[in-house]
Amino acid sequence: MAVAERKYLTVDPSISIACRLSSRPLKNATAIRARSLSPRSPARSRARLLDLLVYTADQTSPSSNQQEPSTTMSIIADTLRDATAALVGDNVGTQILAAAAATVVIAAAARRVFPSSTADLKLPPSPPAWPLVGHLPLLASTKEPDKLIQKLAHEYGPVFSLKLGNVDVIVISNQELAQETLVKRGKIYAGRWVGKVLAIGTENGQDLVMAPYGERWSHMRKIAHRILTPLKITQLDARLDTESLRFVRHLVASAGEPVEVKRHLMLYTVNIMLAKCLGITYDSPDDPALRSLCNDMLKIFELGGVGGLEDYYDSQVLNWVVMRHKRKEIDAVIARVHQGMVLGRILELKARLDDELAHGEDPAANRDLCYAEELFLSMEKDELTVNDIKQLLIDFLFAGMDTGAATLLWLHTYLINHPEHQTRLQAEVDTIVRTHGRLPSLDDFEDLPYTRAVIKEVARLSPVTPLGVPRQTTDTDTLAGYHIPAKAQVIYNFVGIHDSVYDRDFRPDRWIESNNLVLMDGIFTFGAGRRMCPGVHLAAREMVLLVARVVACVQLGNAKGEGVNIDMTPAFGLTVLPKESVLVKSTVRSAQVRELVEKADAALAGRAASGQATAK
Ligand code: HEM
Repeated sequence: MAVAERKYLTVDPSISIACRLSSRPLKNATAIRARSLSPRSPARSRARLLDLLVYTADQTSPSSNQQEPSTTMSIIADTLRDATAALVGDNVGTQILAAAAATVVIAAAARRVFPSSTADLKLPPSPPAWPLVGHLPLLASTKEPDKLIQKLAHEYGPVFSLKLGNVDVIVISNQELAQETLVKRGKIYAGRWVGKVLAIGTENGQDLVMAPYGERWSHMRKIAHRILTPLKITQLDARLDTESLRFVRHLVASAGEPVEVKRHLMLYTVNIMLAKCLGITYDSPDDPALRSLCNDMLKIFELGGVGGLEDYYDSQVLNWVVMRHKRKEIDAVIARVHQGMVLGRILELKARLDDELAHGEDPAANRDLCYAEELFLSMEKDELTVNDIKQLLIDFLFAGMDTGAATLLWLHTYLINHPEHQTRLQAEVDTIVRTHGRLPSLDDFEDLPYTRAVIKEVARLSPVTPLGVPRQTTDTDTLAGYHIPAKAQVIYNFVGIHDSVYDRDFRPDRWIESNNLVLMDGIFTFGAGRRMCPGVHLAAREMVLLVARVVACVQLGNAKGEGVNIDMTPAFGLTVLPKESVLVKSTVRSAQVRELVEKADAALAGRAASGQATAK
């Protein structure tokens, strides 16, 4: 953009000097600048100083006429000298303003005047930016950043950049570039961009999800992999069995009534994660402890899930002002969840283990151990501290609860709006029910290709974290002929990436035709490369079992009216969900399935009574 087109008046509408300055050759700037500052009117001087700073920053920007570094730096020095002289005799506040402004300008100018060696290449294209704040106002203007990113990707192409305060943001929106960066050049894009709120919650990336790419991350990741391998997670099958039965039983029992299915799906995924991580389960979605946990997850997202102003400037003052308010709320969540619920529980489990070991007992002989117990038993060998175990389990809980429930909610929505797919799914599971005389189970995983295809199609079309979990570059790079700076925030626009390869029709058969039923292959909903979601196999199993059982037992309908479609417009949040609350009305498919549910329930109660219930 030409300098003259810049809207300096947004800084102070009453002052037009910078506007005039901007359309003149640089050599005239000093004289005009000197006239614009006056010790007689500190308020006007302050405003003019701001305009000058904006002007100076712009003159030093790469998009301006390229000045000699020495010329640009001398303009900056002159500006600051004049500003200080003009403000002598003014109050202390103004001097602080001048000093702060000087720091901003010098930092911005130094970055631009003495760029790194690869910076002769341009950053990827970007929309017009405001001086100093960059594209922050653009992002602040929407509550749906995913849609804005989509729109910008259409305008600026598969790789574009944004400037949020001091932070360079790179957005990638096609499969080729996603593959190139996440897999082929995986190391450069393997950092994690962490905002201040999440940094506090994770003790500066002491966990796995937010850990900077490096040794600690690698250590935590190995442990996560070990306990989440496809083979190891079959140990959770009994828990998945119990929880999916709880869900189906509820649908059968409340047939004909509207059910707000989201809460029950949340109970499903929360119980699976909590049982396996900490040996706890809840009986009802209305349990106050469960509601408080869900609210706390949402609170952390609201406070800093997509980054706040404090994340985009290296300013202690700004940080102090903004974080002062947020800090109290974060500390309250940490006290309730991290220290209270998780640490409290794992210390309790550790005490029990220590006691059993002291008495020469084998804890694994009496019960299925939860992850906390398994990790305590191997903590010396794995070089883990109690805090490491706490952080890892919090990651599993936070990463694995809402994402699975949200994907399953979309799935219910698709099935209600497209009943023809319910019919095909029913045909698939009915064969299993008829052959074995029981409800589908995880033993049937391989015999459920259409169920798996439907789940994968939903995950492709409605990724619940459409902008992924932001990465950070660990080094500079050149991508598609553009300069990618080190420490840039990198966002993967999953919807754009998927749209670059597939059409937007809901057609699960595409995965059967291409013989590609593995959930994460060919889609980016779970990320890709070194930091790809390690929970994907568990997510696949929990979704397949639930869907197979639901369609075996009930016909799903919209409680708001037969044949009425649910509004599929997505609403942005911790996870992206349908805007409309989904109220399901189910119809039990036959007396036989009702009996099978009762039989499975009785078997479960029998197992529990004989002390064989797992992982509780
Ligand atoms: C439908 C369910 C899920 C979805 C859509 C999902 C999605 C994601 C995405 C997009 C990422 C970022 C990947 C990247 O940067 O490339 C991620 C990371 C992660 N997920 Fe999941 N996830 C799901 C379930 C789970 C479950 C069940 C667990 C735990 C058992 C889990 C644990 C994690 C962890 C620990 C990471 C961080 C990995 C790292 O930074 O190295 N997720 N997930």
